Amino acid sequence: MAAALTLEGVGKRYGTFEAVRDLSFQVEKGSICGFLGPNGAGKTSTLRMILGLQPATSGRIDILGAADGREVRDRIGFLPEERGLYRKMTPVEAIAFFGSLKGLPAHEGRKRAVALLEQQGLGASQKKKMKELSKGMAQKVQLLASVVHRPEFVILDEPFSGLDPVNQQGLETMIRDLAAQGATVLFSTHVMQHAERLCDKVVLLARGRKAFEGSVEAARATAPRFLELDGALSTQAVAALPGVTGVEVVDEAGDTRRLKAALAAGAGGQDTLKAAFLTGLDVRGFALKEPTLHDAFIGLTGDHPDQPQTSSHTAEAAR
Ligand SMILES: Nc1ncnc2c1ncn2[C@@H]1O[C@H](COP(=O)(O)OP(=O)(O)OP(=O)(O)O)[C@@H](O)[C@H]1O
Repeated sequence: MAAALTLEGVGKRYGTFEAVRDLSFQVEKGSICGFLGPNGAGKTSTLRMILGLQPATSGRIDILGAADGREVRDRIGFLPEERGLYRKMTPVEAIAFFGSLKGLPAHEGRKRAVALLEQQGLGASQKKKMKELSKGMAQKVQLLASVVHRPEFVILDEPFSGLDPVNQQGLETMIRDLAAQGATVLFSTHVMQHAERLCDKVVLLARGRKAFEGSVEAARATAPRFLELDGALSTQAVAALPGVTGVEVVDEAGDTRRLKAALAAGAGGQDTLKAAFLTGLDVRGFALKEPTLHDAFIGLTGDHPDQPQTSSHTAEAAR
């Protein structure tokens, strides 16, 4: 499939600090790509370079055939991380205004705005002022404003942040619908579950560097399966079982614990369980679990996706 976006060896420096290093990846036309990493990993810097809002220090970017995102800005929709539409406008006015910035005639913008709001269950709010809407509603309106001109490429910076689970689900549906209509979608997030459900491809970023690029399935396959064991168990005893490469305490209540035992590549868990029973360990419950994208992220980067990466942290790691 042809690429709608290609990055080759892209880097970004702020003074002496390297926020993005030697980053290369592709997003195929019509696909949904998740750009994943903790706060401070370099996601926003990269998205801004793709859009041409700030120059790359090194490397090459090709978006929809252009070397500078500004040349194809009318074919791109962008939801920035900083939200806030004109508070005194109604949703229809705000959406139509953003459409007009992309060359959409006012009457067409208003017509599309009304249809989009109705589709998204916001029909009843179309005459309210933006400042009277809930945060979730306002965020939905902002997303609609970024796609009212029917862009070929949609870039969303942390679109799920600040939304409750119902609105997060609504947003997932909107993203799927955009891709079903032929748009290419690239969104950043530090919440792995959204990416897990939505993405054809994920690009994992840690400390400005790519840690992984590929399908969710391929990312998961890099992490071990694990056994969850419940009982009065010591981590040392479980760590000594055959096939176990690491043990983590998931939960603890009195003398009972839930332990997560990572299994060696190819280990099915049966031998581990058998040994646990034979050695008389107090196993009261067990389950064999497949790794999640979250597990894969930790394994691939050694970082936690919810742990922010600050410049000083990154500078320390680089020393
Ligand atoms: N204009 C700037 N000047 C100096 N440092 C910057 C600038 N913009 C970003 N940084 C630093 O670059 C690093 C990457 O920031 P960036 O915003 O790209 O990360 P991010 O992954 O998008 O995180 P978040 O989700 O918190 O926005 C951070 O350490 C940040 O402090």
